[in-house]
Amino acid sequence: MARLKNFVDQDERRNNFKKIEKIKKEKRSVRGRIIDDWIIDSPNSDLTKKEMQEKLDELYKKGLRRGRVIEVQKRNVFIAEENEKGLPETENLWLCSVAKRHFQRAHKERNFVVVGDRILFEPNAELQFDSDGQPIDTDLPHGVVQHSFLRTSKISRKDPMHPEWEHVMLANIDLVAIVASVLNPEVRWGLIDRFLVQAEIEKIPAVIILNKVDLLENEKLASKDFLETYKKRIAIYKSIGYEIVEICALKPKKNMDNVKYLRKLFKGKLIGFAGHSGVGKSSLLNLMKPEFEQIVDENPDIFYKGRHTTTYNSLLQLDIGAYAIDTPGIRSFDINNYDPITLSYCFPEFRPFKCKYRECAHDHEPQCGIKQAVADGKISKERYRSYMGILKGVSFREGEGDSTDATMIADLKAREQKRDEDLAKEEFLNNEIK
Ligand SMILES: Nc1nc2c(ncn2[C@@H]2O[C@H](COP(=O)(O)OP(=O)(O)OP(=O)(O)O)[C@@H](O)[C@H]2O)c(=O)[nH]1
Ligand SMILES: [Zn+2]
Repeated sequence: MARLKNFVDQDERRNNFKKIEKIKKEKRSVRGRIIDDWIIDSPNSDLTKKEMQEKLDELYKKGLRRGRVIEVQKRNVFIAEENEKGLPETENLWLCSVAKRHFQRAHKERNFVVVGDRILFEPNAELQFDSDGQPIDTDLPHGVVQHSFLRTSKISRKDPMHPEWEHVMLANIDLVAIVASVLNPEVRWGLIDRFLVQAEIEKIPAVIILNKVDLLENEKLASKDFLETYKKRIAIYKSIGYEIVEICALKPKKNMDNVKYLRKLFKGKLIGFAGHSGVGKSSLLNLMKPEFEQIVDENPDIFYKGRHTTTYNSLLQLDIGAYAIDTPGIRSFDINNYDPITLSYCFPEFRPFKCKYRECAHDHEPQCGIKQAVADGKISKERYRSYMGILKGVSFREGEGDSTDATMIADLKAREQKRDEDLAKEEFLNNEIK
């Protein structure tokens, strides 16, 4: 089983959780204080807090400035300079390249910088070139990204091209908005579960936003059976304690209460928007900032095939005193490898139940409290199946069902090769810094 590949020992894992908790308490990302005492690429990470501060002061003296990555286009990194409060000033933009020494991928991560990252950049006057070697036609001042601060949170997957690497999609977020559409494309609970696991690992609060509820009124699209299963699913997530907001981004006046609720929930936070392609993430963002001009298809095609309109992740400042990272819809999601203990921890409804064996994977083991709870109807079969699917390395693919049955697992290897070819073409990979 692939699941134990990256096995992290218990103490290390516990320490990691503690460390993240501590950082989060002390240093909130957007609104809060500035996390000046950590630099991930510091040559000597054993420095004390005081030594680190001295090092930083030295860098500031050299002319380095603090910024927030708002967009990465191939080799070009767009930075919003941070003000004294640590907030990105989206009117104060810089176009930067990344210092060459970071190209060696020391961190087993696809990118050195991702949208949401807090960095130190060095202003310089050199002209920037795009990936085709053309000079960039821009009035923005230029600089070079030299250092990156430790992230307070992240949402990541396995890099589709290099599964042994991590692909961080969202950094330093305070809330993850998992956006799905009820129909066209149909809600994929398996993908929602994968994002929820990521949110639980990082202890980031999550909200599930179900868009396009207008389509539920269309009898041709939403059969009685469909509606029944849909309502049952919502009840499951609500009983676990997850927040679900149903919305129709196209007719906001019809569901103003929910729009207002989201505006209130988002206020003062950096929100990462995650979800399948074509579910209405950009439309939803338009509701937060009407004058914001993300390109959205003007004629809603209810037979939407998932054409991408958002090409790059980008950090936006919203009217409501919040920031959002809009991501291009993802077409596949291979979750990082987690051992059974970590993974079960990410299913909060599993936590009250005890198994005979401490290292129980809740698979074939005898006297398993989780399997008993499923049999007793205390844990939903659907969520348990999702857990097993993730544990066994079943990935989410666009156009496939949520099933985790044997055929799907057996089929996995053959599809992996094709997937890599498909994904090579995916716009999302454009973010890669070569
Ligand atoms: N029927 C219906 N269509 C909607 C709704 N919200 C958005 N759409 C349509 O769904 C399509 C996709 O919307 P986008 O906002 O571009 O979706 P996205 O998630 O940003 O898409 P990507 O950029 O591909 O990730 C567009 O044609 C929208 O008009 C809704 O509430 N109801
Ligand atoms: Zn068990």
